[in-house]
Amino acid sequence: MRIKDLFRLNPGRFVALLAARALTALLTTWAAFALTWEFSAIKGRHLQQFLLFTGLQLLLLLLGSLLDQAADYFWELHLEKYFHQIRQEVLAHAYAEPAGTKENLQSELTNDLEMLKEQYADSIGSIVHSAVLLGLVGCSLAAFRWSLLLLVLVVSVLQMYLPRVLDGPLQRATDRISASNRRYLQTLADWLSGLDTLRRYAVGEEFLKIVHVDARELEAAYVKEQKADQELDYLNQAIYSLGNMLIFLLTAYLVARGQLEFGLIASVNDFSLYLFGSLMNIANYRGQLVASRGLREKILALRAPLVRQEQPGEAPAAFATKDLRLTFANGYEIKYPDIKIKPGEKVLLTGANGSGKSTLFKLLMGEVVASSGQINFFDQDGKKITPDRSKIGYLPQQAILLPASVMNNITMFDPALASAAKASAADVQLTEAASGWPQGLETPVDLAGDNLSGGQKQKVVLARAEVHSSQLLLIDEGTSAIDQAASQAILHELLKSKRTVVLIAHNLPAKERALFDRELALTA
Ligand SMILES: Nc1ncnc2c1ncn2[C@@H]1O[C@H](COP(=O)(O)OP(=O)(O)OP(=O)(O)O)[C@@H](O)[C@H]1O
Repeated sequence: MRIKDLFRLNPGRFVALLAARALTALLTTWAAFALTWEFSAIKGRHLQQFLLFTGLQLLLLLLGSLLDQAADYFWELHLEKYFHQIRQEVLAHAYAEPAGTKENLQSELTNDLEMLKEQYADSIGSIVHSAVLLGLVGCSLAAFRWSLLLLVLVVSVLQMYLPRVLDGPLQRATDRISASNRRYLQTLADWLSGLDTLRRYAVGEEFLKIVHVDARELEAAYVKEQKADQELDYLNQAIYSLGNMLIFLLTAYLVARGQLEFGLIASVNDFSLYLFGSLMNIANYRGQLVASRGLREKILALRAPLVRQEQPGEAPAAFATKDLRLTFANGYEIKYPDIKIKPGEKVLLTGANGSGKSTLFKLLMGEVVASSGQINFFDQDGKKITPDRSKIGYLPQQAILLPASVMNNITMFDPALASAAKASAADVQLTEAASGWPQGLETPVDLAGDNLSGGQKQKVVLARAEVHSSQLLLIDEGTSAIDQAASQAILHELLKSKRTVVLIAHNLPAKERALFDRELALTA
């Protein structure tokens, strides 16, 4: 987020909005002036003048608040249009990034933008308002008496900086709350996840005892923070009262000596309040602008346009690995035997839990990069090729469906594949289930409501792979949730095609194992 982007979005509106903020500052200053005229009119016993100035003051105040409301509305409109643009750019970036992590994207698109709005965007208008108000009030006071401006400035600076001596203890008290809160929530989350087990073994007392300790710590942290908060409030109030009294005394003295208009006694309080308020706001909002820098840079990087790399290369039909090793960040290492899968071969990949079967597929898909060794891909004729990995049919352990119709989940939104999708649905034994759904294959997949069973989801993903006719299919436990009869029929269908199929499965019955050309067992 940058000011120049906010300007470019609609220069006229942006300038008009900032001008409106400046104008409200001018109206506020005039309204404070009106008070001087009102009091001077009363002193001179000019009732008509008094009423006129009071009416004028009311009008200025009403106009100011009306302008403020309108500016708030159009500022929101301006920002929402800008955020819409950012969201689209962040999503386009995420889509084009080949292996970027997407876990935080939702938060970046919602919470982070909301934080940016509060910390950065809203601060811009407020800074303009406060700066103009500061300038106007400063000039007005200087025009009355330099000594008055000087005193108001000194008092304002004292009001701003003296309470900072308590900043440290207050910050520490707040940090303590946040740490205790985190601990308490973590303890609750850890224990509540096992609530059923606790009930089963009737150990409620232990649970309450442990949670009680963290809750007491949180309670103490809140009380301590309240004490620091009160001390700060008291100091603030004392400095504020003392400062105002000094300003009032100086004004009264100058009025008594005939150097200031009588009515100023009434407005000077407003002026000093505005000056102090503006100085305070500028410091606060500036702090927010600075604090949001990291967030702004992060969002900027996420928006940077990326061109989706169309993978050069051809559809692989076979592969071979050599000296393949992978070391994870935690030091755990998987060392693979050299594997050679020929075009059209049907291979059952087995091995104990953790032997690296799923990871082998991720290496083949480029989702994980090997620490050493090679993977070579070949076409149907056994010729070495540069692979286009998007042409590999990969079915991970968890069937990934989108919140669209079952049909679209199979065709992946290509209407030309609709009739092939129906045939594939039959091959994966989905037709019978689909006939019971309200709209057949056009029934929407309800991700939250889970309207498809685990096995049905796997069938949809299998049909998707079949329709998109990849020459190489990597299936990671793709039939684990499907009943035995259907799974047998699907495997038959799958294995009679010309494609190369590598399927990870545990405990496959001997009859189904026999359908494969060979079994490749990995050892941990
Ligand atoms: N990101 C990671 N960081 C550290 N270790 C990992 C990571 N991913 C996988 N592993 C480890 O690598 C090993 C192989 O995991 P993988 O999921 O490939 O096994 P698998 O053979 O598919 O097992 P299963 O049959 O249980 O699905 C496991 O010991 C696992 O703990």
